[in-house]
Amino acid sequence: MIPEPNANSSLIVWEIAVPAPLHTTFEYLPHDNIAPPEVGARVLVPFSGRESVGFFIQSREATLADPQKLKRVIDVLDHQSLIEPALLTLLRWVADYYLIPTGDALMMGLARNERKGKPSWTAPLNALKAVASLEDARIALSRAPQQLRALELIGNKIRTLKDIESQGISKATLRALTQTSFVEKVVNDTTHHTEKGYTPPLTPDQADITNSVADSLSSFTTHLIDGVTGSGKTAIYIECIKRVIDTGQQVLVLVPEIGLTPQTRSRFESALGLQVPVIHSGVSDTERSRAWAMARSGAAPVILGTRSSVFCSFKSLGLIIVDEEHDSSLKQQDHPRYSARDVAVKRGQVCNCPVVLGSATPSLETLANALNHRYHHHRLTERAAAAKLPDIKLVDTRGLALTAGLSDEAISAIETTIARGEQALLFLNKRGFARSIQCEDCGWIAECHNCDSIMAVHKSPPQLRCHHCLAHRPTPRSCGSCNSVRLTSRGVGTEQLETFLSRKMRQTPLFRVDSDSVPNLTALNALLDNIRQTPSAILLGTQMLSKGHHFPRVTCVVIVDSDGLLFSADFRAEERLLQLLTQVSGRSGRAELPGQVLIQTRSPNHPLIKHAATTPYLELARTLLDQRRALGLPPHGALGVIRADAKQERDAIEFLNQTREVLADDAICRLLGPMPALMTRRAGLFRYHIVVHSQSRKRVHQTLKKAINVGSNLKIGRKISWFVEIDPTEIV
Ligand SMILES: Nc1ncnc2c1ncn2[C@@H]1O[C@H](COP(=O)(O)OP(=O)(O)OP(=O)(O)O)[C@@H](O)[C@H]1O
Ligand SMILES: [Zn+2]
Repeated sequence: MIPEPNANSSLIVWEIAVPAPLHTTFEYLPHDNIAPPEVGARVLVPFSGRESVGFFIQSREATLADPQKLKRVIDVLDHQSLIEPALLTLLRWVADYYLIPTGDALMMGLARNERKGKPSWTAPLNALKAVASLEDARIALSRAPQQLRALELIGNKIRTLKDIESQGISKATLRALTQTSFVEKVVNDTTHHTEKGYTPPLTPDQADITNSVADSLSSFTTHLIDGVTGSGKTAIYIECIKRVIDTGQQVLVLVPEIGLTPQTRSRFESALGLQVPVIHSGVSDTERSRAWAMARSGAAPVILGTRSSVFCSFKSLGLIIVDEEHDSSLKQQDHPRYSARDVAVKRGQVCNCPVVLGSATPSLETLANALNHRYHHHRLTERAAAAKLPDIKLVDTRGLALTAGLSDEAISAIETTIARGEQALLFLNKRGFARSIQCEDCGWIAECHNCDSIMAVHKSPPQLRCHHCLAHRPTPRSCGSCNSVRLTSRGVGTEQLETFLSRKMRQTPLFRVDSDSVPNLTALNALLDNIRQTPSAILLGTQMLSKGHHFPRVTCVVIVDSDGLLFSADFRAEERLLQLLTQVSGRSGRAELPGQVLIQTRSPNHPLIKHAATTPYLELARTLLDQRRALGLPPHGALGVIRADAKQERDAIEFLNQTREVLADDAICRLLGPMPALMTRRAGLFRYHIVVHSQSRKRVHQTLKKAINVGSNLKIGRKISWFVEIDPTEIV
């Protein structure tokens, strides 16, 4: 929001975007005697008492009244922008649409080391190549037999230093050899190829979809592959990727969770015979920078990553695939807030390439676009090859005595599955031993001191833990209110279920997969490998286990507590429940063996739970879409949120009241609030918001933009933490 250039001024300044929580760019005096770099190039500037990396936007006349106060650009880090023009356009759109300061948005287009001002990753010269004839070398190196041996080993190939060393040549010999004119240090790029495995031929339906995507290459078209679980969407992605890389272009594949990258990567690498670099938070900085550089140079035909890789640089992007497009993890819930799926579609438009969105349970937003023909809607209603969709049954647990949350019917189904030598998967979305601890005499429940929430009971280590903040404390021996020692734990968590099953079915291997038992990706990988190698086992876990995984030997799925998923104030709660039930059920019977699913519930008459077993997802989703239309809620209307978090409750309310006073509230754009968020106090902060609702997204956007201007000028805004968000996925 730089003012119009001042006509009287002739002082030339550089407009620089600096990553800072200020929605403006800044003016600096040009760097000494240097021509302006390309738009988007990195510069080093003094900012807030330190040196900061910023981005050159343009050179123009100064607007400030007092040019004496201007500081000078310290250094120009690159003359050519590291961010290619199409990505720059995308990032500027992201800054504008998601109301993110330009500097913060542009930062997302750089690898992590580049953000710190470091040079881009360059491939290490890790191999040697002979550049003269061996005959000449034999004469010159007659007194250095080891160097000569190394040269013979190299022959007319490129051999890595490591490889030559493994043949008994010392580092010192290699160092001496590289000083001669007989060899040259080069980059070894033979690691780009991997062994190709067998891929089954596509079914006619899969082939049709692939052809439709392939027909749209080099143009912006969005395809929804709406295929039931196990219908072979991945096989379609692979075939589409092959077609694109055959034309010399690159493909970006997004998955919602880190945990899905190893499985997808190995399937891609084996099918394509190519190394597929991955980008996600679990990858080391160097590996990430390498992947980024390979994408930017065009050396990597395919990049696989989680949401932030939607901003990866590409030399020639020809296709974007978003798998599990409905997944809420594709939405970044912290600053800078954006939906990687929506950005992916925009990127397809900017780069003029097709975008494929795949899911067995498409989001209502995507479905609405498919139903009104903005997206191509491809459907796969059956599983690939011999697999059939599982039989789903509701188990009404009202009045039943449950053991560790399991009905007798569920226990018997698990036992039968194990007796058949297959795997049973139990889904329970609650970590720890129990949901809460309560006093039997006065009803006291242990609560978190920082949040409006109850503490979960954990056994290893024994403590109470809040799942909303990092708080934990020793499990009390007596009631916090009346001192009674009659304390009971309520509600079952994965630890309790694990304890029960490991006692009841001693001989059966049991794998628990949740964020307590699996601290990182390496541990998850090891566990998933173990699961694949154990023909008969019980798998027990949270969403970490259920999302997108392919376990061919799972033939029985038990959803232990579907009621725990039911009650939420968020307007997307029903959509999420339906997606979760369908996705978790979809882990059963994915190969030749037939599968079954038991959904335990105390609400068998709830419309979604009742129909989840018998009605296809699309039909239920259409009903939800009708309800949204009736309420004018997304995808039929637009929402925004102005949120304030403060240590003092009154400060959050006051900030929102003052903001609201200035914003227009009319029949077209309604403002609701200030009102408390559902969990009003979280991690020690009081959270309040104003919800902005309109049938016009433009109006919501304008209102939020104005809220930023208003909020930035409020004194109280400096005391608290606040933000605006367009298209929020959670308003609770
Ligand atoms: N044309 C085919 N012929 C034989 N087997 C196939 C074919 N296509 C896919 N499959 C197999 O079907 C199984 C399920 O495929 P895949 O994992 O791709 O499904 P999906 O649609 O991605 O499932 P989900 O949405 O549940 O993740 C895999 O084992 C895969 O190898
Ligand atoms: Zn807490």
